Amino acid sequence: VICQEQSLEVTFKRIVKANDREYNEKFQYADNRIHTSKYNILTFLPINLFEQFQRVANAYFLCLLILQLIPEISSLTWFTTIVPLVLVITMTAVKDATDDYFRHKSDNQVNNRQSEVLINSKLQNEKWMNVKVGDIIKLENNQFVAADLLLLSSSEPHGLCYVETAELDGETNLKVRHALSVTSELGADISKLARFDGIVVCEVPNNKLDKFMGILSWKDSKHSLNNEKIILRGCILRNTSWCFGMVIFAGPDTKLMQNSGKTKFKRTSIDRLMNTLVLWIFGFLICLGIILAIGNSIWESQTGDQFRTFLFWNEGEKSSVFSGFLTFWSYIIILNTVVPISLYVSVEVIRLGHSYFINWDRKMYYSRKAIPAEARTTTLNEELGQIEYIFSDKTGTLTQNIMTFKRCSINGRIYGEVHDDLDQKTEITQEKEPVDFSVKSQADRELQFFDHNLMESIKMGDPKVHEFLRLLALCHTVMSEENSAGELIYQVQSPDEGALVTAARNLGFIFKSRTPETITIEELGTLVTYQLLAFLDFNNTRKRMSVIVRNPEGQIKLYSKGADTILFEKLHPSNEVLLSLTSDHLSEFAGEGLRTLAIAYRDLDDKYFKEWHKMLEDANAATEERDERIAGLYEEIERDLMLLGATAVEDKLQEGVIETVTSLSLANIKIWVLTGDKQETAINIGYACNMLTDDMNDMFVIAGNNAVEVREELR
Ligand SMILES: Nc1ncnc2c1ncn2[C@@H]1O[C@H](COP(=O)(O)OP(=O)(O)OP(=O)(O)O)[C@@H](O)[C@H]1O
Ligand SMILES: [Mg+2]
Repeated sequence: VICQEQSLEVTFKRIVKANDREYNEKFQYADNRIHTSKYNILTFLPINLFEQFQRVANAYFLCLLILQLIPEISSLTWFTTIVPLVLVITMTAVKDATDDYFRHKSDNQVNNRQSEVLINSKLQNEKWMNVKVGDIIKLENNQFVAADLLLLSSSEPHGLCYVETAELDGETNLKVRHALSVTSELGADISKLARFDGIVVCEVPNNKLDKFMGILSWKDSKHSLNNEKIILRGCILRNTSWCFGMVIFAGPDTKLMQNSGKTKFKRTSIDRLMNTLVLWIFGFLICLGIILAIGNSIWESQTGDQFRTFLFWNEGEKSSVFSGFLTFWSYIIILNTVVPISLYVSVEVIRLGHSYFINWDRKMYYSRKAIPAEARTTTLNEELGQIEYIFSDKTGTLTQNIMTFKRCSINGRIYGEVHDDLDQKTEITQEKEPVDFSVKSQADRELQFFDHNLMESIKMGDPKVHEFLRLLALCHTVMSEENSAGELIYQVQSPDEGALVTAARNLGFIFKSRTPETITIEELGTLVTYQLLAFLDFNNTRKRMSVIVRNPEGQIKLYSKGADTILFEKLHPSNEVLLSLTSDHLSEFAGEGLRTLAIAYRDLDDKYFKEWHKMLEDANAATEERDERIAGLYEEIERDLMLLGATAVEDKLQEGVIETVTSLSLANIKIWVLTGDKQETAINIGYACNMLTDDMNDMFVIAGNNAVEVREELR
């Protein structure tokens, strides 16, 4: 209903008008205040007591206490039970209260952080908690982002800005966000920003960090919004002196908060064992009570009568059955010590002690960064000794995530191998002389390359080699910057791409700069600007990325790089011979554990491209099945490719990985590693780090694309 009123024919649920608090308030969107604390002063006692008595031990003591209060069956005074119980309860309550007090404090600290908000056409300092959906706020370099924002403009050219997302996804490399070109023109002009009255219609709050769909309507035109235009709460602005953004989700609606679910109370297997044992013992106690009560009844009815003259029955206690009933409860109290309820407390104390031993362990101290081991929880530590499986990531965990360009295969010829005088492949040794890139003052000094043939082919002007390097310089997501000394610095989002662009740079194809519409590279000394017509981005199902550019001669080219398994299926049939050569090379590279990518291009004609581009624009503006339609169009243009060759990049193993893996497998721990790499590469890394060994002779590959196929193959 709301959407129709706005005459926006969409199914999205959230409408935000920039700079219009009154309008946005109608929808009662959450504001930017957060609450992570559980209690407040008034409700603390009842809620905390309720929680505490859910614990078996406390509930058990409470039952005993109630029994003690009944004079007919009590054998001890009630305070022998109440004193320890109250002690335990108060101690836990104090601990919970202090924990929560710190949560309150940190909430307050976050809620009271300052940010600059555009209110009444002026930039005003406002607390985070008072920021509302639809507000425009200004961020400065190295500041935390206060809410989920739509990026409007920034200090960098073309409305770019860099963010660090370590708090959200743990990745430390910077990510780039682009503002729409229509909004980036607003710049830092406060009066223009205050007059900005765009309307964003978008999805409802959700916890997907890498997806956003929405539409901005402004000045009678509509612009589609995606994840690229959004900066999330929890990110830090980097390398950007300022930027302006409009709040789309605030406080509990932000993706960061949507992701922090309730922490579950975790139980270890010892806890579970203890619980069953205690239940059995409790059952035993009840049986004991019943037997003794029956005994009492029998004795009372047969012999008890004779003692009545000096052991009077109490008032109301007239039958032997009733006497048995009371005796049952008395015995429950008297024999309560058979239930090892104090075991729970002892185990807690032991765990606390363990956690100190973990913190003090010198063998787990990383001296280079002065980081000791830290037991973050005291409830799970015995579980450490019972680990059966380890799930690990490959890149960055087993390996260093520092990529260096090693080899390439161009047009069926391998470059990067070193041959001795007899033309045999040899190891690269100290005596070998690396290729001298230093003729080019702009080269990256760290990269070494030992094959002089490649430089020769470049100098000879081999067109395929040139095209290959041009592709490496054009088809990527790297950003360039000049530092104060005038050196070219690359900002990379993926280290693989960094390695490839750096290699091209050292070999004379220097990526210089990019704008949303152009890419400028220096080709062997001459500056060439390519028009960027389309950018077909990478994702892990596509496993490839492409750019479509128009070169100064006016030809349109599609340059593509990606996983060989995918790219080889998209080649033009005329590539057959080159394909088989390149596959051999790829297997060779992968056999050495190198990460490989296949490289291909396609010449496009103007008319075909125009038609395709029109369809892409339509798909982009669509609100339904947008992703599917775009994926289909990408599929459509990325075919009939001409193969150029392949690249091989090395990512070394981290220090100590081999020893660690070996000791883990000695302890019979099974290790699972996740990777998107080529299968051969992954297997090779597996051998290199001792995860796979030669005596595992029946290795088998399961290659299914969905649960059913995998189950089928596992049979
Ligand atoms: N920037 C890129 N451009 C083109 N293709 C790429 C790019 N990055 C990766 N690929 C290809 O896509 C495949 C899957 O990559 P993805 O990044 O999803 O793997 P991953 O899970 O990160 O694996 P790993 O942990 O080994 O890096 C890779 O094997 C590679 O062939
Ligand atoms: Mg990757």
